[in-house]
Amino acid sequence: MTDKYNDIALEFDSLSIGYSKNEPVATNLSAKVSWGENIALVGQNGSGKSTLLKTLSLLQAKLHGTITINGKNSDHLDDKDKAQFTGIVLTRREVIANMTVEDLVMLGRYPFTPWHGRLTKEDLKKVSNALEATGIYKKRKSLLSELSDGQLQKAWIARVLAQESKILFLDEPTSFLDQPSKMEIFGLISDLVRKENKTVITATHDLDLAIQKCHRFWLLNEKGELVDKLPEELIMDGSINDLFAGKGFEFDLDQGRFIRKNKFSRNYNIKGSPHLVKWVEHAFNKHNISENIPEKLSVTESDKKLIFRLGEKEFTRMSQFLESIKSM
Ligand SMILES: Nc1ncnc2c1ncn2[C@@H]1O[C@H](COP(=O)(O)OP(=O)(O)OP(=O)(O)O)[C@@H](O)[C@H]1O
Repeated sequence: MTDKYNDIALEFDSLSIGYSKNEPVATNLSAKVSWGENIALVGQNGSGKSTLLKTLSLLQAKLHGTITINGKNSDHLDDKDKAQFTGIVLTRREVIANMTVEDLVMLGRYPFTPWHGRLTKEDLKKVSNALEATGIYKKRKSLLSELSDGQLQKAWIARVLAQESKILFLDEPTSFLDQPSKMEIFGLISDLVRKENKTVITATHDLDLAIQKCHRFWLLNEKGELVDKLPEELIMDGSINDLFAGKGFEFDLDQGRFIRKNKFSRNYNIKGSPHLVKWVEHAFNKHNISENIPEKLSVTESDKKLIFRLGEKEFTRMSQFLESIKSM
């Protein structure tokens, strides 16, 4: 099975997932994914994303149904096939005492080493390639306990890259990261898909980034169904909003991102260029300022400085402008 590629990387049919003593988390799930596809697995907290990833990566036993990986029933895969085809990065990233980044990434090669467990030159090359690809080569000698959350995340991704698994399952790889690091991780995933034809399935709550980067969404909805659609289809049919049902967010079709629903959104009579007015209104709405302001309001930009006018008064800081309006 190792060298031949089926068209379909992964397929599952009538799959039930869960923990044996309890009610199944979800039943009757079916979908398929080709090589080189980038899937976002989305759904509310507790909908079963982690359970599905662990089941598809064969880390956890399925309750019912079939999983087919590269054309072969998962029940008939040996451990080497499993390591070659599936690699998972879990949400709870362990910090193993006294382990360096390089040690962790080397673990990715162990399914393929002979009985004596020594890594060959080729294995070491794969380890350094994985460290380079994730941008943490310089940190290879650092202890895991010395890394930032983003670096630790990259170290775990490097471990599955060194394993050279063809299908990667990433469980919330961007949780705890700042916005630039989130974008970097999603960029890295896109590169792996585009340049190496890997199939990546990412459970995520970062919907804006997933909409930008992922080819398809698998949405685990509140009925326990798996909806398999393009993100654009979910946006256009309105079902993307179901993800935030009752949580005060909605997808803004003009801005192409999720925004907090603002029941009290008002338009003020402010003169100025649209982008300046937009941010002044943003602050006014947040501070719940009444739109009935007796004075003329304007915001202008001159010599890269902003000038806020309230009747005859001028301010260079929006905070002073806001305070003055609040005190009227
Ligand atoms: N080890 C476990 N034993 C029993 N039940 C579990 C276990 N892990 C998770 N569950 C239950 O399975 C259900 C699905 O959990 P899961 O972690 O898969 O959801 P999730 O969509 O990944 O959630 P989140 O977005 O909050 O990470 C939940 O009801 C959870 O309580």
